[in-house]
Amino acid sequence: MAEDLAQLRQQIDDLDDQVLTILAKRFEVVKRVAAYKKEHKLPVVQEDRMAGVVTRLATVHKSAEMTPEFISKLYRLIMNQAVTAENSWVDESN
Ligand SMILES: O=C(O)C(=O)C[C@]1(C(=O)O)C=C[C@@H](O)C=C1
Repeated sequence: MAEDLAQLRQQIDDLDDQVLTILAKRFEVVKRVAAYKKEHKLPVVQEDRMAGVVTRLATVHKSAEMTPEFISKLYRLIMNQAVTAENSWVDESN
C-alpha cells in the first residue's frame, strides 16, 4: 500500500528543519573563522579552499540526484553567503 502523502511530507519537513539547523551551526563556525582571519589579517575569500570544499563534497556525496553540478551550485551559494557574512563580521567594530 502506498505511504500516506501527509506522513511523507512530514518527513520532508522534519528533514528540512534538520538541514537548516545544521546550516546554522555551519554559520556559527564560519563566524569563528572570520574572527580568526580578522585577528591574523587573512583575506576573507579563499578560492582554493572553496574549490576544495566543492571537490570533496562532489566526490563523496555524488549520486544520480545529487550531481557534481548540483553540489557545486548549492555550496557556491552557501559559501557566497558565508563570505557576505564574514565581510560584515570583519567590518564590525573596525
Ligand atoms: O575556510 C574558510 O576560510 C572560510 O572562511 C569558510 C568558507 C566556507 O564557507 O567554507 C567561506 C569563505 C572562504 O572563501 C572559504 C571557505
